[in-house]
Amino acid sequence: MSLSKYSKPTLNNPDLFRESAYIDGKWVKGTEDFFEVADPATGEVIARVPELPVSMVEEAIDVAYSAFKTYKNTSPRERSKWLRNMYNLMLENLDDLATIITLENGKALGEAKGEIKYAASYFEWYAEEAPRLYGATIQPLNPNNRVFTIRQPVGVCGIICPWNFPSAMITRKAAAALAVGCTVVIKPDSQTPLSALAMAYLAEKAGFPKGSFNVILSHANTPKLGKALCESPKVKKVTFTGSTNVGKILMKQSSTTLKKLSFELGGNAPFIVFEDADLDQALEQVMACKFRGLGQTCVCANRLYVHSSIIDKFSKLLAEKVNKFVIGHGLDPKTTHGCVINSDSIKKVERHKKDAIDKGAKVVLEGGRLNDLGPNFYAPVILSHVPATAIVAKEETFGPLCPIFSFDTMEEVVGYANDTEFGLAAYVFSKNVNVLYTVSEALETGMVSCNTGVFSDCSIPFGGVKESGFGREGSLYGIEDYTVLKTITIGNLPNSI
Ligand SMILES: NC(=O)c1ccc[n+]([C@@H]2O[C@H](COP(=O)([O-])OP(=O)(O)OC[C@H]3O[C@@H](n4cnc5c(N)ncnc54)[C@H](O)[C@@H]3O)[C@@H](O)[C@H]2O)c1
Ligand SMILES: O=CCCC(=O)O
Repeated sequence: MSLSKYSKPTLNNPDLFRESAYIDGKWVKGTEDFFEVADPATGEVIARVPELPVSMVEEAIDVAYSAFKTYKNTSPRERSKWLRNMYNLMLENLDDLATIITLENGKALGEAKGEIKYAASYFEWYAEEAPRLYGATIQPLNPNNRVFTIRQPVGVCGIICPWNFPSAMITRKAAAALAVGCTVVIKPDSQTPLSALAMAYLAEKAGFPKGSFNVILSHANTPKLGKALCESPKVKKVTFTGSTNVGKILMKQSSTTLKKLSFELGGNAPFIVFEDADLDQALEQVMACKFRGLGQTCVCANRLYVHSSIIDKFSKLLAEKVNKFVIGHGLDPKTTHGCVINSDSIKKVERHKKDAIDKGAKVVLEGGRLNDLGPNFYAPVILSHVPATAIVAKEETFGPLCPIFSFDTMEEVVGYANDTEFGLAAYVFSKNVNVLYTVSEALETGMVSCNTGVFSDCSIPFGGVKESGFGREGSLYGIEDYTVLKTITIGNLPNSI
C-alpha cells in the first residue's frame, strides 16, 4: 500500500462554493451563530456556515408551503425541463462538484466524480418520469358509479441526508419530489453541507421557482431542527437517509402529525461466495463493494461469508489486491482511497477488529492508523475465520474492516445472513442460477445483487426491509413515495343509455 499527498484546488466556478443557507431563492446568513466545515483529510477548516435557529427553519417551511401552492400546478413538462437542466448543469460542473465532495467528505476524486454522475442521473431519470404519472380506472361493484384514481404531490417534503454521499442522497429524494410537484426543505449533514449548497446554486440556474428548493443548515441545533420538520403540520413528508437510531427518533416525532415517511437506514450486508463462484470475479466485486467510500456506504459488504473450501485462498488473494491501494488525500490523482469521515469511524473499526481478534479471528491484513497522513486515515483490515459471535456479525462497521466468515451449506449461510435486524442489501456469488435464485428469495433484504458488487442505479428501486427502513427511492416506484393516491368516484350515473 502506498501513500500520497495533494496540492490545494481552485474551482473553475468559485460561485459553486457557498457559505450561506438557501431559502426562498435567497442566500441567507442567519444569525451570528456559525459552525465550521473541515476537510477530514487535513482537519483544515474549509468553510464557516450559519447555524440556523428553529425560527429560520420555520421560515423555510413557510416558504416551501407557500411555493407549493403554485409549484404543484406547474406542468409536468415544465418540471421535466428544470430537472433536465439540473442534470446538464451537474455534468457541466462535474469537476467542481466532485472537488467539493472530496474536500468535505474525504473520498477519492475518482469516486467523487462517480458520485456526481450517479447523483445527476436521478435528475435525468425523474425528468423522464415527471410527465408519466399515471392513475387507474376501476370497475366498482356499484354499476352506477365510475371510479378512477389520480396521483397528487404529497406537499412540502423535509429531506434529511447523511455525509457519505453528500450529493447523491439528496438528489434521489429531491429529484423525485420536485418531479411530481412537491417543494423541498433539505437538511444536509453538518460535515458535508457544501455539496447541497452547490446544488441549490445550480437549482436556481436550472429554473426551479423560488421557494421550491431550500437548504437549511445546522450542527448543534440539528435535533431541534429535525423536530421542527417532523412536527410541522405544513411538512407532509419526511424522507431520511441515515442511522436506524435517528430514524426511530424521527418516526416518533412525526407521529404527532402522522406524516408520510421514507427511511433508508443502516445496513449489515452479507456478501456470500459459494464454492463454485468465479473467484476472480468475486474478488474484483468485493473490492468494489466493500471498499467503496472505504466501507462507508450503507450497501457495502459488512460481512463476507466464503465457503470453507476456498476461504483461505480467497482471503490471501483479497489481501494482495487491497495491498495495492494508494491511500492519500482524495484530490491527489494517484489516490485510489481517501480517508474516513472522522475519528469516531476509526474507533468503531478498531472496536470491531479487537473484538473479532479476541474471539479468535485470524489477521490476514493488519491495517491500522496512518498517522503520517492524518488522524482520519486508516489502512484496511482483513480478518478471516471470524466467529459468528463477533460484534461485526451483528453491527454495521461502516469503515475499512473486512471480516470473512466461513460456511459449509446454503441453509447455514442463509441463516447467518438473516440473523440481523437489518435488511438492506445482500450479495450472492455462484455460477449456479438455481443457487442464486433460491438464496435471493430466502434473504431478508430489500435488494439482492448476484455476481456483482455494484448494483446502484437510478433505475432500480433502492431500499430496505426490517430495521433498514421502508420506502423505495429511484425507479418508477420512487416517485410514488412523493405522491398520494386519490380515489374519485362519480356516482348515480345511468347504467346504460
Ligand atoms: N439506507 C441507506 O440508503 C443509507 C445511506 C447512507 C447512510 N445510511 C446509514 O447512515 C448511517 C451513517 O450515517 P450517520 O451516522 O451520519 O447517520 P445519522 O443518522 O447520524 O445522520 C444522518 C442525518 O441525520 C441528521 N440527524 C442526526 N440526528 C438528528 C436528529 N435528532 N434529528 C434530525 N436529524 C438528525 C444528521 O445531521 C444527518 O444529516 C449508517 O448507519 C448508514 O448505514 C443509510
Ligand atoms: O450509502 C448509501 C447509498 C449507496 C448507494 O446509493 O449506492
